[in-house]
Amino acid sequence: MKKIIIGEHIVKSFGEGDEQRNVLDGVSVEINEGEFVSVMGPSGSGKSTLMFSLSGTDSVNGGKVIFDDKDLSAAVENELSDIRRNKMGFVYQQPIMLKNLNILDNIILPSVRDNRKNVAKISKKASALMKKLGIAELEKRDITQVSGGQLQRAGICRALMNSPKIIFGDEPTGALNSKSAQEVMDIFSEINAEGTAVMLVTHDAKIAARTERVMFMLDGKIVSELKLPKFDGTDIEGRMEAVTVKMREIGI
Ligand SMILES: Nc1ncnc2c1ncn2[C@@H]1O[C@H](COP(=O)(O)OP(=O)(O)OP(=O)(O)O)[C@@H](O)[C@H]1O
Repeated sequence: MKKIIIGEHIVKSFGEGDEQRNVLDGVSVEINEGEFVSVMGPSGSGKSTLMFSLSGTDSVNGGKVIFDDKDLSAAVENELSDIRRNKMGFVYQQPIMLKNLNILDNIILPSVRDNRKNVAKISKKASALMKKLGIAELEKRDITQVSGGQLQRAGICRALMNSPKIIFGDEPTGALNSKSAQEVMDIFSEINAEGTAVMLVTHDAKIAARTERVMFMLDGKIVSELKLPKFDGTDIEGRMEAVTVKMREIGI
């Protein structure tokens, strides 16, 4: 299986001099193409920093990150932003969208900015994605006229516009009620089934239980992993139990 990401002995520190602290303390991690993984761990253990380092959003202080055969640690900012734009998708707890644009225009904005000539084609793709994610009727709505779950679906549409190889989700269901959260997870499962790798950071065992590999972080290190079969819609209780047993074992 080809690796989409190889992180080797990643060190990331913040602060200067005596204040300097390793937030990632020699983390090695590999993610396969098309894999669905999650990262759990206490607040401050370094989960988001790991995601930012693996996506080249943050530079690292030691070790290296290979993304799709390219050494990100040796790439210049232009190359990094090209890779992030064309091969990665990002979903956050709440999508950052502009109030003066409707949902469709928010979704197409990053793509149109890169390619002003192809607005019609880009809009068509966005409409198709909105339909697929069940929000086709919301194209012309303001961002204040939709629910949190619908807004998050729009955020996922935006992240999918360039057909990325991987979607990074930092607490993508953190602001949603449990029904909307599970619906958003259904979307991630569908995207993943079509071959896109997905990496989620989450505090929620029920979310992690839907992925096929859960990495557990503690104090800047991955201290354990749990492998699960690909989720087929069944036995969520058993999978959650496996995640919580592991959390208890590690003491998180
Ligand atoms: N830009 C920064 N400057 C200084 N310290 C930072 C910076 N970003 C993160 N940190 C620190 O690094 C540590 C890890 O942060 P990170 O956000 O990766 O943790 P996390 O596990 O994702 O936490 P949470 O679950 O609360 O989101 C924290 O102590 C945080 O304060």
